[in-house]
Amino acid sequence: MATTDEIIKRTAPSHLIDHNLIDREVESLCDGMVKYEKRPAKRKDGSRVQGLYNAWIIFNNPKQFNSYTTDMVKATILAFRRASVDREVSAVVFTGVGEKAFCTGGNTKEYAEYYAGNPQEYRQYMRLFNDMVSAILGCDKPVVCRVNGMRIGGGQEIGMACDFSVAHDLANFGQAGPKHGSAAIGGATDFLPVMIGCEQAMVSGTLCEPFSAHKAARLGIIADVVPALKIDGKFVPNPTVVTDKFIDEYGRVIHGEFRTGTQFKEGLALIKEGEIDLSMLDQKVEELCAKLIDTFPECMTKSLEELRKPKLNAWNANKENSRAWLALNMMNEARTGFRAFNEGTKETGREIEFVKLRQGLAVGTPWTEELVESLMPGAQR
Ligand SMILES: CC(C)(COP(=O)(O)OP(=O)(O)OC[C@H]1O[C@@H](n2cnc3c(N)ncnc32)[C@H](O)[C@@H]1OP(=O)(O)O)[C@@H](O)C(=O)NCCC(=O)NCCSC(=O)C1=CCCCC1=O
Repeated sequence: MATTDEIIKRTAPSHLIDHNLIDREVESLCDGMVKYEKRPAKRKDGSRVQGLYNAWIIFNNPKQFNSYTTDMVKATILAFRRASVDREVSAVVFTGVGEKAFCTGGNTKEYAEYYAGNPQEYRQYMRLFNDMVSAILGCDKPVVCRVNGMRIGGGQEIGMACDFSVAHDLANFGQAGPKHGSAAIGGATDFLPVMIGCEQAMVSGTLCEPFSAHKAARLGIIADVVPALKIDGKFVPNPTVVTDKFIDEYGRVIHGEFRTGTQFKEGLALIKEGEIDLSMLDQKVEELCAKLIDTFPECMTKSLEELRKPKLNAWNANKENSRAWLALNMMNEARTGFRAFNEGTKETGREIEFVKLRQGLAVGTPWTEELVESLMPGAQR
């Protein structure tokens, strides 16, 4: 009887049709700010698998916490499409350069300097953003978010669109929209309720308070969490987070909550002293990819398609309305909030004085250029 290798050699077509949309390198579309790498797939024992790969899609804008510009969004759509149709690719790993941030969402500089006050342009942008989320949810391969740091705003939204998330425990998670002039309707309001339930979704989607990777694991937003801080050569859990106790004296769950006061400050100081090492994160990601490769490929894809449905159905029901609302919102609240973040500093603050705005609106004050200027951080009030 012929071996499988001999049969493959004899029966595989000599010419393969390319199903890619365009014949361009992903990097060339965005000045290298999204990288696309095919890394050899590995078995569970760590040995390399001949002819099979994992596609790594890597945001490369670390100075701006891997926020995505319009060009990066375009490149990301094509990167996911490329990975989806590549026969040699088994899984996709979506991550960012460095250890500070996976992604903190849309690029606030571009929002403030180009899209603010320009709803028709933002509507075009939102076509691309929506297509990026849909490209993740429609990828024929399992998508693993390697959370190499903060996952905030749109970063959290594209992260939650992925099938699995594995994070290092110095990463924070959360939304930013209502503090910066947006609503978290680029996926969060669709995904959060089905992932963590309506009440916790409400807390995250409205209050914009960052939470730890340990809490993200407890809530069920991520599949796994690993340490990244090394003190004297030994891995230790994030010292700014409670990881050694499950309940407080009143029986409330505190595991994963941030420490407070002096303990928090001491934790920060320890992080500064230590060394950040993402090897455990990489090991976890490789382990997961190795488990995924040990399955029937079409059964895997069908399982993904079915298990994505709760997220996908909510996303598809809302995404076009969300796009239209976000575009028009660029005329007032987004225009104000993103400019405030972009023009503010650590000294002046990067948010507007919300109570002042609410007081104005409560007596019917219209949105004028003058009102917007008066709300900028540091403006005379
Ligand atoms: C909370 C933060 C993520 C982190 O705060 P902190 O640790 O204090 O760091 P910073 O000093 O703020 O940031 C370091 C430098 O990175 C720049 N940065 C950070 N995030 C962005 C970004 N998203 N775009 C551009 N640049 C960014 C920051 O300016 C600093 O650079 P500098 O040169 O000034 O030193 C905090 O950074 C933060 O809140 N960031 C913004 C988060 C945000 O608002 N994201 C956009 C949300 S909205 C969104 O993503 C959407 C997606 C699709 C649908 C519609 C929509 O709104």
